[in-house]
Amino acid sequence: MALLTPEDLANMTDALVENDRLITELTTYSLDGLCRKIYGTAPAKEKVAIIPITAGGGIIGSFSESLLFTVQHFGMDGFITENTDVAGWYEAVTKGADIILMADDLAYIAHNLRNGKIAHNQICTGRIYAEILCHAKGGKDGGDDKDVLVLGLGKVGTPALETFLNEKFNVYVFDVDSNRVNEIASQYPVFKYDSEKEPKSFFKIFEATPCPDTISESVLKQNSIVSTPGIPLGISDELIEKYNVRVVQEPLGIGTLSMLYAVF
Ligand SMILES: NC(=O)C1=CN([C@@H]2O[C@H](COP(=O)(O)OP(=O)(O)OC[C@H]3O[C@@H](n4cnc5c(N)ncnc54)[C@H](O)[C@@H]3O)[C@@H](O)[C@H]2O)C=CC1
Ligand SMILES: N[C@@H](CCCCNC(=O)[C@H]1CCC=N1)C(=O)O
Ligand SMILES: [Mg+2]
Repeated sequence: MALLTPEDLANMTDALVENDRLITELTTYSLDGLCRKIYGTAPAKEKVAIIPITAGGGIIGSFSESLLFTVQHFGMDGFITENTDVAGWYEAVTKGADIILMADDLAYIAHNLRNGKIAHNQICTGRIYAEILCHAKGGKDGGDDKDVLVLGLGKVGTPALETFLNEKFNVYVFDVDSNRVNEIASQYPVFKYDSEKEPKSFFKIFEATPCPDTISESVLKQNSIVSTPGIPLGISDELIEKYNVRVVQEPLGIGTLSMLYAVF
């Protein structure tokens, strides 16, 4: 899994606030309100413990602090354990944590110790970034509002395409790994997007790849909306400017809030 760097997290607090404003403009729901709607849950004064984990690549600078900011920004009670790993787990539980947030290099999870619910960052990230697009108000020409392009069919992109299908969208998919495209197309009722065979532009585009410039001019319309957890950003500033593209992208907080609502 692509690991965040402290640089990716440098402006996370501003990005979370700015993206929340954009999400509200596009969907009429705040991020918090949208999470309540899609999960049907609400916080109830849960105490959230964030446990730094030293496994694998070890602690990532600002990672725990970014989670704490997210928890507190949305009105919840949170703390980062002084100890790491198992000692941190013991500290979290003895200090009365209701929900634990922790990540190694393979999984970032939220676990609710009271109701047993557990959530995975890749699944919850794919879902919330897809739901933001699903709830975004249609383009001027309305019509193609139910079409969506999904770029990147990995651990985040796949839960996203499942969300779009559940919300009755016409899902067009692309991935540089053609074996993956064929695998997905054999499993889900999706259209394989082929810019050579059948060029098509989209009002709504979802991207979850670790590459820049995955969104080409040929798929864009005026005022397209790009919803992407992908890092680095998959669309150039030039194309954003030229097509007045609205971009929802944030490195960690949006996915984290989705995880918390999944375990309330
Ligand atoms: N912002 C956030 O909250 C989060 C961001 N991420 C980021 O999302 C991205 C995707 O994560 P995962 O799904 O776990 O990765 P993954 O490796 O499971 O999937 C990535 C997919 O993108 C495809 N791909 C690579 N280059 C491509 C290109 N040029 N065009 C189309 N497809 C291409 C790969 O073939 C692969 O199928 C990563 O950059 C990761 O860091 C992941 C979790 C949370
Ligand atoms: N063990 C480290 C955290 C490692 C997180 C690695 N996973 C990612 O970077 C994923 C999560 C969202 C996007 N990428 C610590 O506790 O500081
Ligand atoms: Mg995020």
